[in-house]
Amino acid sequence: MFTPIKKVTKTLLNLGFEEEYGNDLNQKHVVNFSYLLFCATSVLMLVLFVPREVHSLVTLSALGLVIALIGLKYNQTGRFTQAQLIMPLVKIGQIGLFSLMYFGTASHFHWLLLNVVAYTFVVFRADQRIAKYWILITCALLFLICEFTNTKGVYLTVQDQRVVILSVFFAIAFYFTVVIHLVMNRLKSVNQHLRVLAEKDELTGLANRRKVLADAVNIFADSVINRDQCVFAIVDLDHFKKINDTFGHEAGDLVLFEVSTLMASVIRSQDKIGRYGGEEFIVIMPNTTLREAEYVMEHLRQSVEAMEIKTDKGIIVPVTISIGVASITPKTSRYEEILAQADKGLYEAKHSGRNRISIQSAR
Ligand SMILES: Nc1nc2c(ncn2[C@@H]2O[C@H](COP(=O)(O)OP(=O)(O)OP(=O)(O)O)[C@@H](O)[C@H]2O)c(=O)[nH]1
Repeated sequence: MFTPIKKVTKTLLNLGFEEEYGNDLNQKHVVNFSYLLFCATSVLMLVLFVPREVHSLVTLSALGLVIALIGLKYNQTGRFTQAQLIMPLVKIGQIGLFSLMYFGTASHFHWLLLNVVAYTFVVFRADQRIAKYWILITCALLFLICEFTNTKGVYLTVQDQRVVILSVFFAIAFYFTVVIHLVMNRLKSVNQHLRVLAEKDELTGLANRRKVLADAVNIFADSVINRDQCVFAIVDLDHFKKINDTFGHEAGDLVLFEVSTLMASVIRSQDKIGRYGGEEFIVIMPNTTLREAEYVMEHLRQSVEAMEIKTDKGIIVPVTISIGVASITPKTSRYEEILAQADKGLYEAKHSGRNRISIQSAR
């Protein structure tokens, strides 16, 4: 039921921003949200006071709406600092004016200054300390003035004042809920992003050594518990030093990237692949017999051999791989033992001429 509302809110909050992970994104969302709310409350005031023909309030509300739209535009066109600053300054002026002159301090309209305080804490960075303190001090002074003076509302009846108190209460609760939600969501997505970065190999886009070894531990443990077959393979590019030396390091990087992309597309969806180091990769095949693994690896070997990787000078780099394959046995107690077996297979594949597969465990 809430999905469409969530979607619209997300679109509105992200207006003008691409998916990015800059430090300011959370602040930008809060500024965007604050301006959207400012627009909504200005429209509400217009709806309330146009029929009552309170011309000065209508003018102020219309002015508020224009400023809110300008702020929104600033935020979305990259003039973030201006957008950041305009909001609290205008809000302080508006709350002071409405509270002291129009609604009367008994309406407790000035409690809305809490929104400005929350905004200031979330939106201003450490290097904007001075602006932040000035805004906080002004809010505190204005709040105290409103608390300790007793101005009468010009345009509100006692009944109206009660409505204002209730609206202020809900506005503050709503504002805090959304801002906390935005901050928490942001933390969650930044954490997720950092986790992806921490598990990814930058050059190839595959899982890095840490991640693929973590996968190896988990798949090995599951296979032992469920008495399933499981196969590990170590894949190594042949004569890669020669590729670097002949075509240059950049071409070497390109080969690593292209071969990695191809390998990720050739292995089955249940298999895991990661860069073990340099030009060496691990493939983990859960619920797989040695025969099935041999078939998948042979397909991989042939696919790499058939590749036509072109350098930026248009030269085709010939690439082949050697693969060591080993399977879990009833005697295997640690995943490192299968890796060592696969490594032994790789050694044999290299020494018997490269561009081949060597199977280590009995079938
Ligand atoms: N371009 C590039 N080269 C790398 C990278 N990581 C490791 N290398 C190079 O990979 C080469 C590996 O060389 P060797 O271990 O001698 O292996 P090889 O030349 O492939 O020989 P065999 O494995 O025996 O077929 C080294 O020259 C490394 O500098 C990388 O990220 N980019």
